[in-house]
Amino acid sequence: MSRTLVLVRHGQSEWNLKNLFTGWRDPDLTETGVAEARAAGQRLKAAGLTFDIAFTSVLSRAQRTLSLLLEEQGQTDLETIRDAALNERDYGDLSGLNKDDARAKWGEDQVHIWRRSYDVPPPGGESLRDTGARVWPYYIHRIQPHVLRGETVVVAAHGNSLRALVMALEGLTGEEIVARELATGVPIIYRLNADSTVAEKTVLDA
Ligand SMILES: O=C(O)[C@H](O)COP(=O)(O)O
Repeated sequence: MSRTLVLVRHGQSEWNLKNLFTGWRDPDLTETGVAEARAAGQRLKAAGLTFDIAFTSVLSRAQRTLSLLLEEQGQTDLETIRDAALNERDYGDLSGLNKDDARAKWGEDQVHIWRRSYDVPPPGGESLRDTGARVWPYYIHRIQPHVLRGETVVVAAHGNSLRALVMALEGLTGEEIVARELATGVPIIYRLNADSTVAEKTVLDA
């Protein structure tokens, strides 16, 4: 039985390139991001994966990554569910600010805490814990049932919404998640046991 879950962070966005906090803002992919999404689809195809259902956020960069990836897979008609529960962490007042400008204003350490800590929210935004509080229930109720019935499921989402999911799937602590970075356009494949724990993890990098 397959019980396979594939997580993919969207390809590079215009605001990733400009080094701006993005959160719930909605920039498109860059050319590099498009190429990353296509490469992810090619790698998944080469790994022999065919999907039964796809999930993504309501933000363009994740949706476009998914559709480019599915084009490479030859699965453009795949059933796709879009939900704001999978959106990027809301970066609040930092949204649209340059990350280096923010470091100059508030200091390297404070900005790192806002970006990577588990429970310190950026001003007016969501902590990773807040993000997990919407991502994890959505995973448990909407995504996991498909995986446990033996399907192969792809989730195209965002750096921090996926970090929240990875934290729960891998049982990481609030300290351990600080160092976890997810690369753009690199699929992570989890095979689950019948009891929903992770049996095997593969990172499909180049
Ligand atoms: O929202 C953003 O700015 C990015 O998608 C993720 O940014 P981060 O790596 O600064 O958390």
